[in-house]
Amino acid sequence: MLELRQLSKSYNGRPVLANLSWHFKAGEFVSIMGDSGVGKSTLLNLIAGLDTPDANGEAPIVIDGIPMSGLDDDAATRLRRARMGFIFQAFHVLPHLTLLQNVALPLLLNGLPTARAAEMLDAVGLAGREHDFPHQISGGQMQRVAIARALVHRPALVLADEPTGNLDPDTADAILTLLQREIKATGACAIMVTHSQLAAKKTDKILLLSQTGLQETTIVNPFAQ
Ligand SMILES: Nc1ncnc2c1ncn2[C@@H]1O[C@H](COP(=O)(O)OP(=O)(O)OP(=O)(O)O)[C@@H](O)[C@H]1O
Repeated sequence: MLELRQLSKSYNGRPVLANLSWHFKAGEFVSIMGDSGVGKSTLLNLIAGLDTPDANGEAPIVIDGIPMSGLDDDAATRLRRARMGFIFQAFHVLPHLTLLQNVALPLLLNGLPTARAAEMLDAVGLAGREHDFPHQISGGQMQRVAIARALVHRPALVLADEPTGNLDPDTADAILTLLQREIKATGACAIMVTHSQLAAKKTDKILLLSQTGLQETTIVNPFAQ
């Protein structure tokens, strides 16, 4: 579904990611862990197209067989809009739209019927709150709106950066269960960056990012948060 081929990124000549290669499959929920500053968010931003990889002659990011580097801005935007869902702080719920309008946005942008927006709000436990505005709901509820919006158009690839970062353990667990259920229901591939071992344990596969690259790990400390 998503292939990284010798993906590298430097900032001002300082390498952050060097020659990363990995194949992410459809239907897989994967977490990426690793030390602070190792480049996890950078990796997610590169996959999301919010940042550009170093040029190395290869096509370093290939989605469904399509090299991202071969697309012009419009084509890349269309692909992102149709095929990806984001749960990033930077893509926060828009304050002037109701919860229903927020969740319907990806459907509208893709020219799809909007009925599924209400179904998704229901699925995330917010039925009856459709016409509330973001300032009227809690942080955990906001995160559920962000998940509903990220999944409403059935994207093939879901990218999540610390989706349970500021939440209490029970809310975090409920949100991850929901995310897991929706990913399995839609057959999407989801990549979640997290520092939380509890969050990582909910995923099919844990990848550790270090200076030597990505590697699968099963080492999870059951006592750590
Ligand atoms: N736009 C940028 N310009 C310059 N350096 C950057 C930029 N974005 C990230 N970096 C650097 O790249 C490195 C990796 O940052 P990144 O945010 O990807 O790490 P991370 O693994 O997500 O860290 P954390 O777990 O603390 O969030 C850091 O040294 C950071 O300073």
